[in-house]
Amino acid sequence: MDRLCAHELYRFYHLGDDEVAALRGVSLALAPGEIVAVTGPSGSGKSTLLNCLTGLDEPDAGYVSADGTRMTRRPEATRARLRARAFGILLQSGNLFPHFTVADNIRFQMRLAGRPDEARLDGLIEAVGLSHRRDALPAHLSGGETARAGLAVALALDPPILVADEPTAEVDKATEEDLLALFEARRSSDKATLITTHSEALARHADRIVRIRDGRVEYD
Ligand SMILES: Nc1ncnc2c1ncn2[C@@H]1O[C@H](COP(=O)(O)OP(=O)(O)OP(=O)(O)O)[C@@H](O)[C@H]1O
Repeated sequence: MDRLCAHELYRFYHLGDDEVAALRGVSLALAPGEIVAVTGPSGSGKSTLLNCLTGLDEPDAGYVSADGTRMTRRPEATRARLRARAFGILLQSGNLFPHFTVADNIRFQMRLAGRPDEARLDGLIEAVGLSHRRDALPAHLSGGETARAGLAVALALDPPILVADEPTAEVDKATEEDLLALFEARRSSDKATLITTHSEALARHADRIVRIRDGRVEYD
């Protein structure tokens, strides 16, 4: 069974009389253990796709299922529950509470789920290269550090599906290698990973690259 399955997703935005077709029939599937990179020019629909995949937004047509359970056209509370169970999410808008330190942001995710795990927390902070910034507040982090802290939060509960928007933007090559190792480690436990990226190195590491253009998947 696929970890994540999207079937013929359509999403339209309306601005006055204008209609923007942000997604025009996008289908994709992520198998257990798979790493998939989504690439595409600015405005091609990547963020809209991630919002629909994670149930933060509802597609106008098509459906998404996560771990065999349909998420689309469910009440918001049901979607939120399914999302919390199946996904770790890092979007451009970020996922850090400003009044919590890096460590407390991760700890909070774990406690919310009733799964505190200080050893995992320490390991995650080290893996994203933020040991020296664990007690920093988000406002005091650089762009790259913010993305890495956000990634640690998204991975706090070792989610079946990780969805991350540009997780390695603003990080140096060595750090990108460390983050790649984190994604690689998910393969062995059959966890699926979907990332949008402009990084060639990261895309090369993926099992598949899904190219989006004008709201459609572009096939070679
Ligand atoms: N809330 C919205 N209202 C109206 N139009 C929107 C909205 N969000 C996105 N769009 C439009 O939908 C299209 C797809 O946008 P989207 O943000 O999904 O692209 P993207 O590939 O993520 O871009 P980027 O790489 O710049 O973040 C664009 O034409 C965008 O202008």
